[in-house]
Amino acid sequence: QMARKYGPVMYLKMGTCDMVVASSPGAASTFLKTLDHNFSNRPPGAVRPILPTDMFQLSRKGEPVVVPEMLLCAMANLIGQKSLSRRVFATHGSESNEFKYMVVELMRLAGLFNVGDFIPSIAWMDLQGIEGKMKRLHNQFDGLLTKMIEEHLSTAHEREGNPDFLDIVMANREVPDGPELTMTNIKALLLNWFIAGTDTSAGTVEWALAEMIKNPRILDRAQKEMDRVIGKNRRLEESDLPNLPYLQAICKETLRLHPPVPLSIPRVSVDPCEVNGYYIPKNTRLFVNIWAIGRDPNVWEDPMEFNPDRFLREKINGKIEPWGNDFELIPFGAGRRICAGIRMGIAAVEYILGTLVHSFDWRLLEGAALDMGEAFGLVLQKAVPLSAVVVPRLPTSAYES
Ligand code: HEM
Repeated sequence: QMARKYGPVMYLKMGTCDMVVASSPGAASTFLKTLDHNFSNRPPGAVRPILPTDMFQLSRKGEPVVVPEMLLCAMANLIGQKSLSRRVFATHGSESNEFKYMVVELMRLAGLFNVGDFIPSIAWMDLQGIEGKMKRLHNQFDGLLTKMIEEHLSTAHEREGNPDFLDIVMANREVPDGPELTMTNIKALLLNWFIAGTDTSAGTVEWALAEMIKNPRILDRAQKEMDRVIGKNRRLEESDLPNLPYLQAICKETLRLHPPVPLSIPRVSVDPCEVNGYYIPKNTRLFVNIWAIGRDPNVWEDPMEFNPDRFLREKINGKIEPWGNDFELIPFGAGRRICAGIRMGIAAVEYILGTLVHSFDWRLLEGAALDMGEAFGLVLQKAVPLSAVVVPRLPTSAYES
């Protein structure tokens, strides 16, 4: 919509901090390539199983699954396993709810329009109370991370020969001629992982499930593909993923239509520069409108339709990949600051979505309607959290841990 109304590049004069919004693949490519260089892919992130046992229990009782709550815990646990060798939350309960509240609240606050950012002379007044809330949240996160790191240090001997991410960071805190990593740096690094990795990946799976419940033929086709490749006697494993092209296409289509970070993370021009004939003054913020690019009718046929087929190899968009090289689809950003967890993000979304769809049939509660509205924030959330009833498709033994 923005691109149609304002053209691919919109410039906003905002006093001390001007903004540019790039809303077409061409503009995004030119801006990001000019501002960033040195693009490289990151090593793959291993995925460990989540346990659908709790969902199995809920299905027995006929109770609905609150999808985002369950997904956020699953993602936090995946990241916990990789970084701290431990699951960090139970599937439900007060600690998990506190974490979810903290992540969602951080995203919500970060996405708000803060008057003080644009009129620095009155920033100290914190008129909307955003800064105060951010500081309180920061203290909560600090307490949680301090506890996690202390527990991790006390069990270091158990991981000898099999270090996790935090072990490796701790062992390399000092670099010759460089500054030592402080505990504050390390807490910030872990916070980055948990914040950047949980809500984004969980949100993608939630949108994908909602689209599949809305389009039962797509759900059915995905299940048929998995039944053919995996069978119905065991759960999906990470090694199955390369053999599931339709599942992969569903994930790409979800990232196109519902990119979790719709306006990417802003850049600032440290010096004035000229890009494609546009003069960009010093201290201008650049936003790339990933959301609009994914719906650009100049790139995508029937852009508002959820149609995973468009990403199948033989189709016109079949070669478009979200790795940051095809600017029609950049849900993970592009360039030097591309998402550091891109491989883990894609693997986790495919793995969790595949597991949920292969293991269960999905339907809404009797009489419930599906709301596909979006909530405003830094991360694109569903306005109404998805709640659904699941019915197991595999033998009982497949749900045991
Ligand atoms: C579907 C899943 C995900 C999506 C769509 C996503 C998207 C993004 C986007 C758009 C950015 C900004 C890129 C830019 O400015 O060009 C970003 C940055 C980042 N992401 Fe992700 N992300 C996902 C999952 C993850 C995961 C699983 C992790 C880590 C465990 C992670 C860690 C990060 C970090 C650390 C950054 C900051 C990178 C930097 O500034 O150098 N993300 N992500």
